[in-house]
Amino acid sequence: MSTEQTKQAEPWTVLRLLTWTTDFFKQRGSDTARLDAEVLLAEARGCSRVELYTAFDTELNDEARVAFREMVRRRGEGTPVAYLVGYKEFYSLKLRVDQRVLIPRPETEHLVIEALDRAKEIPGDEPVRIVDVGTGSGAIAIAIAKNLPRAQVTAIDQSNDALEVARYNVEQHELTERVQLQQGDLLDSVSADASWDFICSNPPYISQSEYDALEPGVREQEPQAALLAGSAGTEVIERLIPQAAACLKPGGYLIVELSPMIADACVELVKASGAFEESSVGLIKDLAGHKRILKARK
Ligand SMILES: C[S@@+](CC[C@H](N)C(=O)[O-])C[C@H]1O[C@@H](n2cnc3c(N)ncnc32)[C@H](O)[C@@H]1O
Repeated sequence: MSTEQTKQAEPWTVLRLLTWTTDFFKQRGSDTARLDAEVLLAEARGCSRVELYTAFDTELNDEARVAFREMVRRRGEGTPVAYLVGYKEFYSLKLRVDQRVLIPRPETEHLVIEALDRAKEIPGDEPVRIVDVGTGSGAIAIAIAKNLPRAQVTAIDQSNDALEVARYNVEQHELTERVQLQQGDLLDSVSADASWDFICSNPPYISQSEYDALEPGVREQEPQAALLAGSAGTEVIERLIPQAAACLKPGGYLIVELSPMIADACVELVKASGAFEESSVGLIKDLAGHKRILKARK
């Protein structure tokens, strides 16, 4: 028997599949090839990633092998792993995701941390009234509501498709009493009555040139309306600032995710609005050291 024939006769065990798939994803340019292979194989087998390590010599049944092969093919063509398995972890919460919503990013957890920290400044046990503008999968609204029992969150998106995904996630996390979903353009549908404690948002903030240069896995798979703000990148945040100023209570916070490219320009926009305490306007860096979150107190 030739070496090639011997190889083909070898059973497709978990370890062999992981090794082969990791190499395949590396050749396709994935920086997370081994992780991708493990997540997809665990999904196909209906087990956890850790369980793969005690099953290296196990062969897959036909159903799992077919499911795995299909996911590997689509991953090889650029579909993100989160869309293939249908969920993403955010702030230790499992959220359903599909092509209707942006896949929540770890950087956005800094926004949640900041909101939860600032909420500690509010005394008493009155509800803390929060808007999440551009909720997508519901990631920010759900993470805040789960970790702040007195939060009452209004989560807005202009996309009804995104709101359907958010609704599923809100129900899964049993938050229908405290997270209201509503369709709207930024804060147009929210009463501008200075009654809100927090306006939180991870809005579209990518400029056209940055968008054109995005890796295909993001540009071709994730919703354009979630990412692209306009030619400068500041367009959506610029509209949001005066609306937030009208909605927030005195002492309330605007907390917005942005890109390092537009961070300083957005600080200037907030200051120029004259609606926020100048000394409160600041930027928080993400783990990579990039200016990522803008905060301002009214
Ligand atoms: C960057 S995604 C953020 C999704 C989610 N909040 C997160 O952090 O993962 C931006 C979201 O804002 C929504 N969006 C874009 N423009 C909007 C607008 N003018 N009014 C309301 N929502 C908008 C998009 O549909 C998208 O779901």
